[in-house]
Order: sequence, then structure tokens, then C-alpha cells
Amino acid sequence: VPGIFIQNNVLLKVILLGDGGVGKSSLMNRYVTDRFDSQSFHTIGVEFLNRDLEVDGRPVTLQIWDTAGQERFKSLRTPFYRGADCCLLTFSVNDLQSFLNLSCWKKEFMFYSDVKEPESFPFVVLGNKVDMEQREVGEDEARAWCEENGCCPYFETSAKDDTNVTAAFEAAVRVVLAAEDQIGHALLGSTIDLHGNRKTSRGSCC
Ligand SMILES: Nc1nc2c(ncn2[C@@H]2O[C@H](COP(=O)(O)OP(=O)(O)OP(=O)(O)O)[C@@H](O)[C@H]2O)c(=O)[nH]1
Ligand SMILES: [Mg+2]
Repeated sequence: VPGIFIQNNVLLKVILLGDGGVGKSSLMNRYVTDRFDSQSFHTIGVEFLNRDLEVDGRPVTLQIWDTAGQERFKSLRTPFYRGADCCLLTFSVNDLQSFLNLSCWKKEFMFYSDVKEPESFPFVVLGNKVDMEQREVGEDEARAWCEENGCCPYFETSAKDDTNVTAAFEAAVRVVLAAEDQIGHALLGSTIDLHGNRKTSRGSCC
């Protein structure tokens, strides 16, 4: 069952994965603080930021988990995959290798997240840095990958120019809520008590 309910507000955990340098931290910071830093540092481990929003009239708290893409930080990021409601697979359109690595990222997520229904788990794919002139990955190519891998929504984004950043995060919320609507009444009675113990049908490790 996706999300934790606090009163009527659903808390959704989304996680950004992709190669080091594709712009995951920049996308999160653009979305949450509306800022862009052209000289950001590589992330070490994970960081998260929350943003409240309303999607189709429903109040949502989006908890965005930003992970370190560099291989040497693998053991620091993978413990945080559990409990994610949606995974945002990110590459940079001017870096072919980061696109070719999407499959590895998807596999790594599936392996460590331990999701209950792998076939229906929602992914969104982001092709970032579309403001750059030199592209190594075409939009058609990216959309084809998405179709071959289960038809995830695809967005061409720029954290720098603020292109499609809001649309991409809202799409993540929509795919989760759509999955939740299919589960339907299972969500009724999914609440959180005053001591913060989750009472959903989904197990939690901590
Ligand atoms: N031109 C351009 N540069 C970007 C964009 N997004 C990020 N960058 C730049 O790309 C570099 C890497 O961005 P980060 O957001 O740190 O990348 P990351 O994916 O978080 O990298 P790791 O933390 O190592 O996994 C930085 O210099 C950013 O300023 C974008 O949309 N356009
Ligand atoms: Mg980062």
C-alpha cells in the first residue's frame, strides 16, 4: 500500500537514482527550493527534502530522496531504497553512458528495495540537462527504452532552466496515486498513530 497517511495528507517517498553528475541533486533543489547551483558537489550517501503539494485536489507531502550516483557510494545508498513509492531513474541527455546505465539502476533498485509487486512498481524516467546543446541521447531513443521497460512516463528536464521539473515530480505522484486507486479500499484504515507506528499492510524494516 503506497504512502503513509497523516490525517488526510499522504506522505509519498520517491527516490532519485542515476549516474553521478546527471543532476539528481540539482533537480531536487530546483523543485524544493527553486534554486540552481552550477557548481554543486557530488552527494555522499543520501539526503532528503520534503515538499507539500496538491495533485488533482489531493494534498500530498512528497519526500524526495536524493542518492549518491558514484559507484563508490553504493553501500551508503542502497539501504534507503526500501519503502519507496516511486523511483525516478535519471540520466543526462548529453551523456550516453548515463542512459545506457538506466537498466543497471533499475536492477539495483529492484534488488535492494524488495518491492512486493515488481511488475507494477512505478518508475518515471528523467532525461536531464536538455538545455545543453550537445546531445548524445535522442528523445525517441529514450522513449523507446521506457516502452521496452514497462511504459514509464518520460520527461526531458533541465534543472538549470527549470524545464519540466515540476511536471516530472507531479507525474511521480500521479503514478503512485493511480496505483493506489487500483488497490482501492485497501487504503481505508491505513493510518499513523501518535507514536508514529505505521499501521499499513506493508511491512517495514525499522
Ligand atoms: N546545464 C545543466 N547543468 C546541470 C543541470 N543539472 C545539473 N547540472 C550540473 O551538473 C553537475 C552535477 O549535478 P548534480 O546535481 O550534483 O548531479 P548528481 O546527479 O546529484 O550527482 P551525484 O550526487 O554525484 O550522484 C553540476 O555542476 C550541476 O550544476 C541541468 O539541467 N543543466
Ligand atoms: Mg547529488
